[in-house]
Amino acid sequence: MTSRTDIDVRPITEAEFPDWQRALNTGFLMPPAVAAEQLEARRHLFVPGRSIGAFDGERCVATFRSFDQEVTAVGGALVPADAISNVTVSPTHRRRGLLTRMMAQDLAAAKERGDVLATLIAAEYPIYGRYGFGPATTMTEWTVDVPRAGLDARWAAPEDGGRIDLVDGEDVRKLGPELHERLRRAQPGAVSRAELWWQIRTGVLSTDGSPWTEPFYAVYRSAEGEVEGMVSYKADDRWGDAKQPLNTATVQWLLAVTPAAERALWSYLCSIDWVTTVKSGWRSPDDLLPHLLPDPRAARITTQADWLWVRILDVVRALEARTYEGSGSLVLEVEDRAGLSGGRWRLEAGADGASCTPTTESAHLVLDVAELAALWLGDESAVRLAALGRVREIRAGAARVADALLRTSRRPWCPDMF
Ligand SMILES: CC(=O)SCCNC(=O)CCNC(=O)[C@H](O)C(C)(C)COP(=O)(O)OP(=O)(O)OC[C@H]1O[C@@H](n2cnc3c(N)ncnc32)[C@H](O)[C@@H]1OP(=O)(O)O
Repeated sequence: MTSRTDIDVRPITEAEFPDWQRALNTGFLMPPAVAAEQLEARRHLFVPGRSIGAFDGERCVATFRSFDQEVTAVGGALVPADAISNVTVSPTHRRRGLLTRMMAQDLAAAKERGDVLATLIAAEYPIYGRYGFGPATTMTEWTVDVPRAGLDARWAAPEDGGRIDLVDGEDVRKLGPELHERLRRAQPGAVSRAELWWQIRTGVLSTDGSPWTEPFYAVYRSAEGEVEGMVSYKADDRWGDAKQPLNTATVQWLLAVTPAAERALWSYLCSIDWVTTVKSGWRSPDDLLPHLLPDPRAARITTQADWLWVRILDVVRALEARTYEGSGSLVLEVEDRAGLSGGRWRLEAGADGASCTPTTESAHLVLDVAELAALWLGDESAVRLAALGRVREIRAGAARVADALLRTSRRPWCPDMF
C-alpha cells in the first residue's frame, strides 16, 4: 500500500483535467468515462489553482474544487465565500486523510484571499462538521395530494390581475437571471448563480451526459406586467385501472419574488388537468405552499434535511455583515480547532447595524465555530444548542439573548445545489 505521504495533493493542471474528471465520476459512482462533450461543458467550471487533485503516482485518486461565490446574509449584504464542490476520494484511497489534506489547503487559501465564509452542500451529514462547517439552512420537499387539497377545480388564472404564460428555454435564459438576482438579494442563505446554471437547466449544455428532455416552463407576471415568478416542471404519464389520469408534476425549480407569484404558481401547478400529485422540489421550509391549500395536510413533507453548510472564516466580518431584529450585546468565545477563526468578541447589535470587537472580558457564550455557522443565518436556536450541550452558557440567559439577536422572522433558504 502507498503510504500517506507518497500521495501528492495539489492543484491540477489543465492537462490533468480529463483524469481528474474520471476520478470525480468514480467517486460519485458514475460511469468513469466522461464523453468529450461533457468534458468540454465541465471545462467551464475549471478555475485554475482551485481544482485540487490527489495523485498516487500518475493516477488521480481524489478531487476537490472551489470557486468564488456570494452568500446573502440576513439583511441582504452579499458576503464573499469559497464555495466547495466535487469532493471525492476513490474507494481505494478512502480514510487515509486525503479529504482532510485537500480541505486544509483550500480553507487556508480562502482565508488568505479574504473570504468571509466557505460553503458546501454536504452529501452526507457526518463529513464536514469536523472542518468547522455547520448546517445553516434547511430544505423541505412536499408531495401534494391534489384531489385532497380542497382547491376550487374551476381555477383558471390568478385572481390578482396577474397572468401565467408558458415559455421556452430561450425566454427562461432571458428572464431568469434577473428574476434570480432579485430573489437572491432578498433571501438570506441564497447564493450567486453563474450564467452556466441557466444553460444547463435549459439544455444548452450538459455536464452529466444524461439525455435532455425539455421540461415545461411557466412565468408569472403581475398586473403591471412585471416578471415575479417562474417554474420549471416535468410530468409523467400514469393512468389508473379505471382509466383515470394519475399524473405527477415534479417541480425542478421555482422562483417567486412576491407572495402573489408564489400563490399563483402553486395554484397553477395544482390545477393542471390530469395532475393528481405535485412534487414541490427542494423548497424553503418556510414556503407558503402548504398553507395556500384549503387543507394543508394534503401537502405531506417527503424530505426535510440540512442544505447549505457554512464555515465561518472571518467572525468579525460575518457578524458585522448581517442585520439584527433586536438590539443587545453578547460576548462570544469562538473555538476553532483548525486555528482559522477562533477568538473572543463583543457583539453589539442594534437597528443601525452591528460591531464585533475583540475583547478580554469574560465570555457569555462559548461555542465551536461550526455552531456559530448554524446560528449565523438565524435558522438554529442557541437555546436548543445549549440544551444539546453544544454551546456553553457562561452567563445565565446568554443563549436567549443570542436567539433574540440572531434569529429571524422568516427562515433562510438556499435555492441552489452546487
Ligand atoms: C461538497 C461535496 O462535494 S459533498 C460530496 C462528498 N463526496 C462523497 O460523498 C463521495 C463518496 N465519499 C468519498 O469520496 C469520501 O468518503 C469522502 C470524500 C467523503 C471522505 O474522504 P476521505 O479521504 O476518506 O476522508 P478522510 O480520510 O480525510 O477522513 C477524515 C475524517 O472524516 C471521517 N469521514 C470521512 N468521510 C466520512 C463519512 N462519509 N461519514 C463519516 N465520517 C467520515 C473519517 O472517518 C475521518 O475521521 P477521523 O478523523 O476521526 O479518523
